Amino acid sequence: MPDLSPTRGLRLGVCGPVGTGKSSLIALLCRELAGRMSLAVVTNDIYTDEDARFLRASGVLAPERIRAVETGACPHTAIRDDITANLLTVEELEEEFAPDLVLIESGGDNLTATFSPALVDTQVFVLDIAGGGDVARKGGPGIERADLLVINKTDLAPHVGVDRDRMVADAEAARDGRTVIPLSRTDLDSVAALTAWVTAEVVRHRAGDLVPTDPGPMAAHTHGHTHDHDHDHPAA
Ligand SMILES: Nc1nc2c(ncn2[C@@H]2O[C@H](COP(=O)(O)OP(=O)(O)OP(=O)(O)O)[C@@H](O)[C@H]2O)c(=O)[nH]1
Repeated sequence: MPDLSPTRGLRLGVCGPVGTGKSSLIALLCRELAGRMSLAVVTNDIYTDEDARFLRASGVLAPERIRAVETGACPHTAIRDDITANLLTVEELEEEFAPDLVLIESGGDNLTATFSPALVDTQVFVLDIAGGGDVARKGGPGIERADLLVINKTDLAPHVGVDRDRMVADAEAARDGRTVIPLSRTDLDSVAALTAWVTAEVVRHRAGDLVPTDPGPMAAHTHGHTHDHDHDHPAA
C-alpha cells in the first residue's frame, strides 16, 4: 500500500467579515504554536499589505515567513475563484520553510465568503460577538459549514448586550453539530480550546485523514463600481 499521507503541511484558511479579529486570531495562534511547530502566514488585502505588516510588527513570527497577496479585487475572488496568486505564495513558503502549518487570512469580506477547498485543507469562519447575537442565526456557507466557527471577542458580550450562551447555541443549531468555539484573547481556556482544535487538524492532516470539504460558494452578488467615462464592458 503506498503512503498517501501528504508531505506538505496543513493549509488553514481564516475567513470572516471585516474587523472580526482574523489577524488577531492568527497572531494568537502563532504565539501559542510557534514553539511546537513550523509556521507560515499568507494575508490577503485589496490594495495594501496592512495585515501582513500588523503580523510582522506583532513579532510572533520571523518576518520572512509572513507574505502578503494584494488581491486588487474583492478578497473572496482571490481565495475562491482565482486562487493562483495565493497558491503560488503558499508554495513558495512551503519550498523555503517546509512549515507544518500555513495560515491563510482572507481580507475582511462579507458574511458569505469561503475558501476554495483547492487552496485550503480546513477553514475557520470568524464572527464578532459585538456584531450582534442575531448574526449566527443568519447562516450562510461559512457560518453553517466552515470546519470551525469562532465567535470572537466574548469579553465584549456584557458591554454590547449579547447573550453569549444563546449566540453559541444558535450557532450550534445552524451548524448541525459542527464545532463552535467562543473565543476571547483574555480567556485562556478559550485560547487553549482553539489551539487544541488547530493542533488536532494538523495531526489529522499528517495522518492523511483530513479530506477538505467545501462549505459551498458564496451567494450571488454584484460588484458595485463607478466609472468616470462611458464605455462598454467586454462580455465576461
Ligand atoms: N475586546 C476584544 N477585542 C479584540 C479581540 N480580538 C481582536 N480584537 C480587536 O478587534 C479589532 C479588529 O481585529 P483584527 O484582528 O484587526 O480584525 P480583522 O478581522 O483581521 O480585520 P480586517 O483584516 O480589517 O478584516 C482590533 O482592534 C483588535 O484589537 C478580543 O478577543 N477581544
